[in-house]
Amino acid sequence: MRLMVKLLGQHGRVAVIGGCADYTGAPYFSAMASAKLGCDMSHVFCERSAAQVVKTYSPNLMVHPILPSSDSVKDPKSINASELAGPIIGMLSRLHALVIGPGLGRDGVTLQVVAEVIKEARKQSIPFVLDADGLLIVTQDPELIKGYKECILTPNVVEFGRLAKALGIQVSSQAQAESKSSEDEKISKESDACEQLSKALGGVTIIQKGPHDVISNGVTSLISNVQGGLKRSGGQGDTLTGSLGTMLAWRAAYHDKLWDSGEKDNSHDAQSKEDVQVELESEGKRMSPATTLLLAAWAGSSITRECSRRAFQKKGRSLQASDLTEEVHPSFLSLIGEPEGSNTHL
Ligand SMILES: NC(=O)C1=CN([C@@H]2O[C@H](COP(=O)(O)OP(=O)(O)OC[C@H]3O[C@@H](n4cnc5c(N)ncnc54)[C@H](O)[C@@H]3O)[C@@H](O)[C@H]2O)[C@@H](O)CC1
Ligand SMILES: Nc1ncnc2c1ncn2[C@@H]1O[C@H](COP(=O)(O)OP(=O)(O)OP(=O)(O)O)[C@@H](O)[C@H]1O
Ligand SMILES: [Mg+2]
Repeated sequence: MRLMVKLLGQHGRVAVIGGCADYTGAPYFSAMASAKLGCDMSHVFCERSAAQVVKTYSPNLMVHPILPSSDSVKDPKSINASELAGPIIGMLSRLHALVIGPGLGRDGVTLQVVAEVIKEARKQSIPFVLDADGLLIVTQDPELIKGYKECILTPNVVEFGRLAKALGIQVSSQAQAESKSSEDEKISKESDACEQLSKALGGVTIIQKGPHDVISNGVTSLISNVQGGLKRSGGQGDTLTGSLGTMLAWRAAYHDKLWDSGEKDNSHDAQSKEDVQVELESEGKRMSPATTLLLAAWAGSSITRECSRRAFQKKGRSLQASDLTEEVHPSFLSLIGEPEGSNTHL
């Protein structure tokens, strides 16, 4: 996205829904990745007890203690979830993308409220990323997202297995595919598994994280295999979700024609693998939402892996999730870069 004189917020307003008494790091890493990649406004909607803590990590984030839990309601067994979701739902129309799940925890009240937020975000066609405990909500009630094309799921190997089981599909995950003979065969099995799960969920986009990331929308599958680092510290998945949040916000700006991309209009909506391939290979024509969603997923995955590689090069086995945060901008510059002739020092 070209940087130009603009209004505050135009280059992306992203909110992370997550953060509870147990986990304050995950929402911070995710929201900072969004901010460092380049969105204008990075919010965190978290549980009351997490809010002051997350605020002390960074004054750049806007942290709202509006996520209810069993501790903040009178009777956790008798709640009106949609009413409790009101303060979050009230902010949705001002946001371009949501990241749901980092450090959300598994409190029953919280999960019910977030399910209501998911329903409303879908109604308003707001794109979202689901990860960690956000995936648990979908595992329990897949109908919430079935057929919603504006979302990306980012399961790790364990979360992928749980989702597949919930959907009643027999798939061999990356771990199971390990036993297969050739590398090509392994990759093809993994793509099949990811494609089947995506299809079972009505075409949502899935990034199955692992030694390489498999990305699928049920029709088209990509492999993201930019080299990563050798350490898997907790919290690296949060750099991925935050990066995806900003990519989704920029994607919305692209489709809203916020800037003149110089491309010709394209009345054909890419559906098939071949359509997507043609759009990716031809320059000068606007891309369809299916193509840009896959591109956003691929970019988020590649940036995260490059962050991990750079951080590992510097820190070795002492690497922590916060080391990836510092690599988001350099990774963006090395993998994508600014458009030629643009003045980035406004
Ligand atoms: N600093 C923080 O605040 C962090 C908070 N986190 C939060 O912690 C909560 C629980 O997340 P968990 O990821 O522990 O989820 P789960 O409690 O579902 O546990 C998944 C388990 O699978 C294991 N696993 C992951 N990848 C694996 C692989 N390739 N092979 C074998 N085992 C694998 C993990 O080590 C973990 O023990 C979430 O809310 C999450 O966002 C984590 O993201 C880690 C960082
Ligand atoms: N074995 C691996 N080699 C290289 N990169 C990997 C490997 N496993 C995961 N990754 C990358 O690390 C990122 C985070 O994936 P990971 O599987 O660690 O997620 P997670 O278990 O959800 O992490 P978190 O601790 O944040 O919850 C992904 O972008 C993925 O590409
Ligand atoms: Mg995770």
